Amino acid sequence: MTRAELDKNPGDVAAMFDDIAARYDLVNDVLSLGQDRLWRRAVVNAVEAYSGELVLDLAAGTGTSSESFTARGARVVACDFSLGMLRVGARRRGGASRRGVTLVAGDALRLPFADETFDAVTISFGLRNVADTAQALRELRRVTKVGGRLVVCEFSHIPVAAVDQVYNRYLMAALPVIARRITGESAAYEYLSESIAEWPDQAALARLVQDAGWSRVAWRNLTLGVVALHRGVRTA
Ligand SMILES: C[S@@+](CC[C@H](N)C(=O)[O-])C[C@H]1O[C@@H](n2cnc3c(N)ncnc32)[C@H](O)[C@@H]1O
Repeated sequence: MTRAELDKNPGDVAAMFDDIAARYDLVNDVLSLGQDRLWRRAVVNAVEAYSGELVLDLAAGTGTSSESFTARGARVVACDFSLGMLRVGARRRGGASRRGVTLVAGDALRLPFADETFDAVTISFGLRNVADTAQALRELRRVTKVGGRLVVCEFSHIPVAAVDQVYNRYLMAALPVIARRITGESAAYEYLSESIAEWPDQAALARLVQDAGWSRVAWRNLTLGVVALHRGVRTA
């Protein structure tokens, strides 16, 4: 089992997700106590993709985060650099391009798309795993049409210190143990806990989004701040 470190070496990150791909979605459901479904619904509402629009779901993994964008008739490109995650997604759907979702292999730091391709771009639980956050945000902006939207869904920090401490104890002590019970290994989930702990808080991430050229940047907390949704618009 490959475990990524906090330098987010791309080879290690991709190999780690290749290794956990088969059980990724099940483990998510269990570890988040089903909250992941609420978070995904919030992302879909924030992206507000309509019929005829083209959405990029970056770091889409198995494509679970991508499907709901098609409900109102948008088409989705689900892009990820873990071929293992993409393969699981393709197997589940019976092909790499099904029901409005097309799975594409690509690196967030050098997206394989032309400038101003997408009406909206989104990334769920992916930005934290990318080696260069600022470069990924700039690439997302490059491939977005002027007037297009960005939605980032990522683990964050609970603003109430006492509650955050309890949550951090769950992350560091309980989460890897539960993951080991389900999957038989815990290294990838130790990385998950550590990467969440060292991830910037809501305000700091908003600054990074702004510095990458996005306008009208705002965020809102989900589940007390366990997760935050950051939004931005490309205005020029
Ligand atoms: C925690 S999963 C999230 C998957 C999906 N978005 C979801 O919400 O379930 C993180 C994903 O980010 C992908 N990833 C990390 N760095 C990447 C990069 N530089 N380019 C493309 N994908 C990347 C990993 O391969 C992995 O599938």
